Amino acid sequence: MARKAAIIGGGVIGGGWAARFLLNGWDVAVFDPDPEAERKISAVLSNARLALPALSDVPMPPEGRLSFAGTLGEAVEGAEYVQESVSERIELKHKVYAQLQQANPGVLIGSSTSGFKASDLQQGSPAPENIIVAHPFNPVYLLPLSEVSGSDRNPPEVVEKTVQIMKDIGMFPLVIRKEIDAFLGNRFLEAVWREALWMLKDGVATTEEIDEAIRMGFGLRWGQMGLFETYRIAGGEAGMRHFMAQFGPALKWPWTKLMDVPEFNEELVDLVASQSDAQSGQYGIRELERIRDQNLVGFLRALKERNWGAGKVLREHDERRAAAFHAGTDQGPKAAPLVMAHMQVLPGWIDYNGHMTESRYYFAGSETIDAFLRLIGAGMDYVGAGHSYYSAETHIRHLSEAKLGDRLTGTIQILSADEKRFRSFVRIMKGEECVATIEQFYLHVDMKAGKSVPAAPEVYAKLRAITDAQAGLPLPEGAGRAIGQKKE
Ligand SMILES: NC(=O)C1=CN([C@@H]2O[C@H](COP(=O)(O)OP(=O)(O)OC[C@H]3O[C@@H](n4cnc5c(N)ncnc54)[C@H](O)[C@@H]3O)[C@@H](O)[C@H]2O)C=CC1
Ligand SMILES: C[N+](C)(C)CC(=O)CC(=O)[O-]
Repeated sequence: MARKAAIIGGGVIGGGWAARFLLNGWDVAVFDPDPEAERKISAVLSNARLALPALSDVPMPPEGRLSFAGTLGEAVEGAEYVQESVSERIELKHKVYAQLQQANPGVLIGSSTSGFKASDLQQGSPAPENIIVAHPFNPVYLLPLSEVSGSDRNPPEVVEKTVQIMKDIGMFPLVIRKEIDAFLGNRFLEAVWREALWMLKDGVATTEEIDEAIRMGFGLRWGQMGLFETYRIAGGEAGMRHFMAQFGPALKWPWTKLMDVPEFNEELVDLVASQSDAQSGQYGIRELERIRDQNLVGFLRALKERNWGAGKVLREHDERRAAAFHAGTDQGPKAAPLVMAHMQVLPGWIDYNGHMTESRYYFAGSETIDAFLRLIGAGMDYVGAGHSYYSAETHIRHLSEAKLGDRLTGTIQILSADEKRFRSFVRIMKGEECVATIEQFYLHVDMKAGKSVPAAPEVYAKLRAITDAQAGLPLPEGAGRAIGQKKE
């Protein structure tokens, strides 16, 4: 049965949480008295469906069930976790917690608050230990950070449970060591925001120029290395010490107006809003969200390729889900093609013809073979010890189309094998339909010597057992075929 989360407050952030939980397979009940909440959440969800699956290289679980509750009590009934995302007013948050804890006394409540400390949120609660901060960043369905911040009234199990739930939905929970207003991320953002407002008010720069200063330069750096690693490199070969020696004195120079806040009045709001309209008013908000999401997906995928920063979080989430996905699959030797891989056609796999691009058929074949090699004991540990299987020849037949979102299965039949070689026949299936076949010839290689050698006996024994079990299967239609063009 799917796990259930209650999302209380379905605005910008509640909508993002709802999308993240749903797309990670949780059922979600939303409570928000705003009659527009359902429409707004479905708009966020449509954008999230285009973006989040594009980060995953394993099939997404079946989407959870979304419901809109008529009361707060109905939303929290049977929920394992509540993410509170109501407006940033402490008295409203207190009122909501009182109702939630009355309806479901033991439930764990994570708050999206941008700045209230857990001890502020817990005031007046009969069960303060179950209220904790889980502060996300917009868009919640793409950015992994969730700042988890408790008070001394939260036992370690509550912090640990919150951390685990965040991981389960693919987030990066960062536990904050000490209670502090606005946690880590918003302290930085507030500093940058104040400086920007000053520069605008003083006529130093426009909203557009300030954004260019960020996105053409240090904003790009921060997304992949943060502040300290970036500055370490800026110190040259001598690293951080040299950087500090060179730029330390700037702390005493008039480089910041941080302690001084521009007066918040109508004039300031008009200045910012009118320049922002001139800069970006040609786009609707949902359109801007889609542009932002596509940029983030590209950026996050680049990080994922390098297993770096937020990309490492994505990979780890894939690994956990792949393990759950494959658990229980029967992969013992039998007289049938073995089901080795499950995939879903992602947005980045689609070409200009509107269907799965040809290189992804090869990829689907590789995923199937890699899973098979792991099964026979020739996975990454084996490669690390200096041996591997190399593909020597490949023949792909494209039999049918795969479209965005299609779920594909890769099966393998071993046509022949000996100590040094095997010939495999992979079928990429869309349900009962075969969309492609990939026939390959593999050589077992000593990677250091750079030549073909017999496989380790335990690896070959597993390969042999599967080959023998499948020996009675008919030769697949298309096996051994060359490319043929009929004469006109
Ligand atoms: N907007 C942002 O960039 C971020 C906001 N946050 C935090 O997330 C929380 C929500 O902020 P947003 O989504 O931006 O605000 P929002 O104004 O978009 O949404 C707040 C929602 O709460 C609903 N609401 C009001 N009273 C309610 C009640 N009694 N029960 C249920 N729902 C109720 C409103 O109808 C509204 O839909 C705040 O605590 C905010 O500090 C956190 C990270 C980023
Ligand atoms: C502006 N803000 C304080 C609501 C920002 C956040 O809390 C995090 C974010 O997404 O920028």
